[in-house]
Amino acid sequence: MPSSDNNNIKSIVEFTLIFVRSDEGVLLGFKKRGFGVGKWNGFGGKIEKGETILQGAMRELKEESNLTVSSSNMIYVGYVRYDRVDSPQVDIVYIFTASEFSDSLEESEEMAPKWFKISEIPYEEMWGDSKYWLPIVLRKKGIFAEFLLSGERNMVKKNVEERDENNIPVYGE
Ligand SMILES: Nc1[nH]c(=O)nc2c1ncn2[C@H]1C[C@H](O)[C@@H](COP(=O)(O)OP(=O)(O)OP(=O)(O)O)O1
Repeated sequence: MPSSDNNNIKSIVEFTLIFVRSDEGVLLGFKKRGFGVGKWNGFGGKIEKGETILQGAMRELKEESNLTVSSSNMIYVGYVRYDRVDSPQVDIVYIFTASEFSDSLEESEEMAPKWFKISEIPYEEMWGDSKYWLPIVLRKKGIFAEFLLSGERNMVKKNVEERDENNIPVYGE
């Protein structure tokens, strides 16, 4: 039956996020402007109209770090869902890793890149949720995580699931 309860109508915004690995550790970028300014994170952004999730992830990495990863070297590991008590917007962030890449690392207008040893990842200077799920990704496991946020900072609820490679979550399934 049609419902007049509009509280459950959500608008979904899809993002990508990639963690590039090498012998040096993991590549993070210091966000210089916009959403998440002043925080370290992987590279990524909104998926644009007309592009696939994979294309969006590759484009954002190129724009923000100048690195190129071929599509066959992009490893999809799962997604994180952010719901908010005070907004109908739900963010889906598709997470990738890659350890084969080409081109030289360059600072962009948006991100200042830096390699971190795994033991020296600055979780306290990242989004508050990263410490719950990024270690799983860096152990080469699949990830499904969901967070209920209040405002930009407060975490009301969390659910973090490590997944096997044969059980990587796909949004919408
Ligand atoms: N709570 C959170 N924890 C986390 O680890 N990553 C988050 C996060 N919330 C957002 N992200 C990621 C997703 C995405 O990679 C990035 C935000 O992307 P941006 O807003 O910078 O997108 P765009 O580069 O498309 O921005 P504009 O071009 O300025 O619209 O931060």
